[in-house]
Amino acid sequence: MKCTPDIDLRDVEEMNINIDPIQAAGRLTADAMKAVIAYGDGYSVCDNCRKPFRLDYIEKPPIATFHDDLAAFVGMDEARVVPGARRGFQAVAGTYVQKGDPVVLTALSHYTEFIAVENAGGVPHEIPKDENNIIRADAAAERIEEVTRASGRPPVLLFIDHVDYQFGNLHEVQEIARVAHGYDIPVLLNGAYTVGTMPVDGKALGVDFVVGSGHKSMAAPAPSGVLATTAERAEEVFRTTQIKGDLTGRTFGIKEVEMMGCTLMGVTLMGMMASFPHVRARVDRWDEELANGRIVLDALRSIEGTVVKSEMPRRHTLTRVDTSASFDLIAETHKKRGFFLSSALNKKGIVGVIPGATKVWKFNTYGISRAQAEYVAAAYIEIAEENGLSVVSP
Ligand SMILES: Cc1ncc(COP(=O)(O)O)c(C=O)c1O
Repeated sequence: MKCTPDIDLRDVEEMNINIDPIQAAGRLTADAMKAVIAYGDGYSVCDNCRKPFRLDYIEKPPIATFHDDLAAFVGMDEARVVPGARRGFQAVAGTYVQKGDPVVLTALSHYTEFIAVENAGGVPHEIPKDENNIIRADAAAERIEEVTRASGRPPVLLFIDHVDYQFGNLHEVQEIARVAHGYDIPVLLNGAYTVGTMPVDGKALGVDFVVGSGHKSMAAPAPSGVLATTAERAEEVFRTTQIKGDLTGRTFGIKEVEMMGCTLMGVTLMGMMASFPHVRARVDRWDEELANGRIVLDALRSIEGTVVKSEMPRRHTLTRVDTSASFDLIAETHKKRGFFLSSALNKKGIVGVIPGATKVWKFNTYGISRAQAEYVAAAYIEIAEENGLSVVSP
């Protein structure tokens, strides 16, 4: 069986407009693509690794500076690159959570946060969402009280998603962090959908940890991400090894326990670094991204029966819609059934919508131009009209 990658398959990226909900902000810049080729060898960044032997001290290429820049970018004191946001969650949970400890997450937390808790032996407790699918500070306070009463001690860690993966909603992070700190609970901000797309200032939000995903939101190869923290918490989560070989007496320098020594090498790190100047600049254009998202959403809302499930007005480009009473009505009788929508979009060069999804689905307009947004908007309206749905101004 053939196992070499079919490079032509990637035409899907080059030739189409991709509104996939999770891929939008992770697509590589041209500079990242060049870096990926140049630094393809596994140890390509290690040629100039000198004492102290650790990734974040390497000066050529400027990895040390990149770490400082990353911390500043998210308004924190220290940062490390990690193989995906999930490894950031794991490092923090590994530091604070012992077997049986209560941990607070939310009803909209990503599964990788739960697994980080499970991996450390913790017991997860969710803060409920309100009727608008927002996680509120008063619900957090109530849940912390309940969990504290039931467990006989306060939770040891709280995870809050800056923007959740289901609705793309923003939550009451600052207020929740304030509540958690009232109980001495450290707070981890999951910025998988925000770090690299919109401005994020961890200190201003009052959180202890900011975690971002390189391949989701920083135009970087997978798996990559960032874990940033305050100077105080850095001593805990970035603690160095104390262990010794019992026969040889060997020690292991300043390798960090939660980082397993060194983290991203070669392609992932250099891709992330090459995109970083673009990523740092693009967060200032967040308003333009929101405006493009509105163009597409307004078109969808003009199709009678379509309901927006995400908060309005939109504060993120990831949006969930319910088209059970619009596009799904067509699916009932169309010869392609539910596949008619993705198929019609694909014919117009629009990809990323799950084939067959005509009830509740998500899309993300991040990174498309205004002209492309107008094109996508017109495409949805055209497909609706061709299939007999009425279109009215929202
Ligand atoms: C909200 C959210 N958090 C965390 C993750 C995990 O990110 P990563 O793949 O960088 O570990 C994802 C991605 O799947 C996500 O959607």
